[in-house]
Amino acid sequence: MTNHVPLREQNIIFIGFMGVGKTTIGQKVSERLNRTFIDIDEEISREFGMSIPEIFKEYGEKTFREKEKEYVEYYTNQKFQVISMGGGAFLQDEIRDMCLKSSIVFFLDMTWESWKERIDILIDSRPVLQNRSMEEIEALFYERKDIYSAHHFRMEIDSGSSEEAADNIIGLLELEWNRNE
Ligand SMILES: Nc1ncnc2c1ncn2[C@@H]1O[C@H](COP(=O)(O)OP(=O)(O)OP(=O)(O)O)[C@@H](O)[C@H]1O
Ligand SMILES: O=C(O)C1=C[C@@H](O)[C@@H](O)[C@H](O)C1
Ligand SMILES: [Mg+2]
Repeated sequence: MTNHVPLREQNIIFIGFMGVGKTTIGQKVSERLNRTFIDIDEEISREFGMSIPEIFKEYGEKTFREKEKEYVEYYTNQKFQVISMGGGAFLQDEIRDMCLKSSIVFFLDMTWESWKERIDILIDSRPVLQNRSMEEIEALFYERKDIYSAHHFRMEIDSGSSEEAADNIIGLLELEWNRNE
C-alpha cells in the first residue's frame, strides 16, 4: 500500500461482481468494526431519488459512471470508512487507482457455478444483466474477473452465510493490522 495512512485507519473497500454480497457483507463488517458504511450505489440512488435501473434508463450509463467516480473520489479521501463499490466501478482505471492507493481493497470472489444460482434475485435490479443470455452473462463474469485482479485481499465466498464471510474478513484484517504494528 502506497499511502501514509496507518493500515488500521485506512478505509476497507469491497469489490467484486454484481450480487456477490458486497453490500450485505460490507454492512456487517462496518457494524462489527463500528465504522461508517458507505455503499456507492446507494449514494448515487439517493442523489437522483431513483433506483439504479431508473437512472440507467433516464440518464444513461455514462452519467451513472461519472457519478460513481465522483463519490469514490470523495470517500477514498477519508479514513475509517467501510465502502462497498458497485460491481462495475473497477472498470474505470481512475477508480481502481484511487482505491488501491488509499484503502484496503477486498475482492469478494465466487465461482460461476455458485453465482449463477443467484441470477433470479438479481436480474430486476441490475440493468447490466438485462437483455443478455446466460452465455453472455458468463462471458461478462469472466471478463470482469480480470479487472478485480487488482486488489489487496481476496476472499472466496461460495459457501457460508454473509455473517460467516464478515467474521472471516475481520479475522484476516485483525491479523494484518497486528502484523503491521
Ligand atoms: N453469503 C451469502 N449467501 C447467500 N446470499 C447472499 C450472500 N451474500 C449476499 N447474498 C444475497 O445476494 C443478493 C445480492 O447481494 P448484494 O446486494 O450484497 O450484492 P452486491 O455485491 O452488493 O451487488 P452489486 O454489485 O449489484 O451492488 C442479496 O439478495 C443478498 O441477500
Ligand atoms: O456491475 C455493474 O456494472 C453494476 C453493478 C451494480 O452494483 C450497479 O453499480 C449497477 O447496476 C452496475
Ligand atoms: Mg451492492
